[in-house]
Amino acid sequence: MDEPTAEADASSALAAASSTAGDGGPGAETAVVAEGVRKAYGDVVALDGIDLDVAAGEVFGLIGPNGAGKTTLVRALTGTTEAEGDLRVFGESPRDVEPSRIGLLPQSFDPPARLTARELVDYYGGLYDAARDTESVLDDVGMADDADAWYETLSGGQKRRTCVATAVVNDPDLLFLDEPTTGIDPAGRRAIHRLIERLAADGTTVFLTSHAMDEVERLADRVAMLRDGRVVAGGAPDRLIAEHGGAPRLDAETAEAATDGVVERVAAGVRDRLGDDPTVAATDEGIRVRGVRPEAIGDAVGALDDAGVAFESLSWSEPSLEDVYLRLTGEEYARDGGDGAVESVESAAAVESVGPVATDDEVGDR
Ligand SMILES: Nc1ncnc2c1ncn2[C@@H]1O[C@H](COP(=O)(O)OP(=O)(O)OP(=O)(O)O)[C@@H](O)[C@H]1O
Repeated sequence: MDEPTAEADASSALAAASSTAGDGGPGAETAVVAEGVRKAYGDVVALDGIDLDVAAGEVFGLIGPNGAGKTTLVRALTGTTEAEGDLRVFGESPRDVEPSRIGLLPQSFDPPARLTARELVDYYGGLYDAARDTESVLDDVGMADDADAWYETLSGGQKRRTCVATAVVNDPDLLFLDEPTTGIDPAGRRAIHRLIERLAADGTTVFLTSHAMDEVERLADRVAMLRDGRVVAGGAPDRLIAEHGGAPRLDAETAEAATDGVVERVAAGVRDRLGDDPTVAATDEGIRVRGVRPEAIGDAVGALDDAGVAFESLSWSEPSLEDVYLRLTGEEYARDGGDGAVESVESAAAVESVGPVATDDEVGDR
């Protein structure tokens, strides 16, 4: 019997989880289905066989490095670019869906500059038979006080907030947000997050693309991670973190880069105190000890002290979606604490053979 492929695993993970996400369950409407979606620009393959589905009412996060294909997928799903394969939105081809059901905040959006924020929201609302009240939409994105300024005079973050307002003014059933909080200050980000949570609570399906992993971890019911136009991992953030986030870590920031000798001394001290499980690695900022539970922090610090490491700060953290991202994109590198040999914890090549660390229904390569 053939082994199940990792591709099938990633697809089934996304499919299985969607049936229980949001307002899902048997009979729930599916908002988005993509099967075998492919798109090439000349020799550049932007999408290389995407399979995913999004349940109505779900917040679905799409993550991946620059150039992974996220914007191309959003454009294909909103009918703003053609792609091969099967794409359905509320059961229809993207270009046939009733426009009032869809909200779109593209990655790049240049509305008329000589209109005020209020006039812009009014204008976009006027394109629909029914639209939300302009003032409440401006309030939702934190633009009520700056609503009379011309768009061209707004700051980058204020412009982005205004663009978010134009995307939600028609009270869409399905909202595509391609990097909604880029350039927005922390207060503005919180306002956008609250808006997304409120919309989701009211049943709006949200398809969120973002490089802010904390944002996706907080908001998304499920996540798909793209790399080179393929889904390389998918599932609920908690499960992805449990599978791929690694162990909790203690980071000691040092003034000077840690040498191999220092790392080896710390590793030996950690081994003596805490056994073989924790790993020690040099990082750009200093030294990282992975696998340290809160109650063992004192022992790890003892190992750092004994090795003569003068650290400027210490921080301990649980694994997060950012760790998953860094590991699966091959952007996290570490040194083996045992023999000091430099190795990649999860190199880009390892993503191609993600099978050994994948569960049957969570993750796979494609
Ligand atoms: N109009 C286009 N013409 C040619 N190539 C394109 C075009 N749009 C995208 N590409 C290429 O397709 C690939 C995927 O691009 P895409 O914009 O979808 O990635 P992304 O994941 O959204 O990246 P980012 O995180 O930087 O926004 C990239 O190699 C990009 O250069």
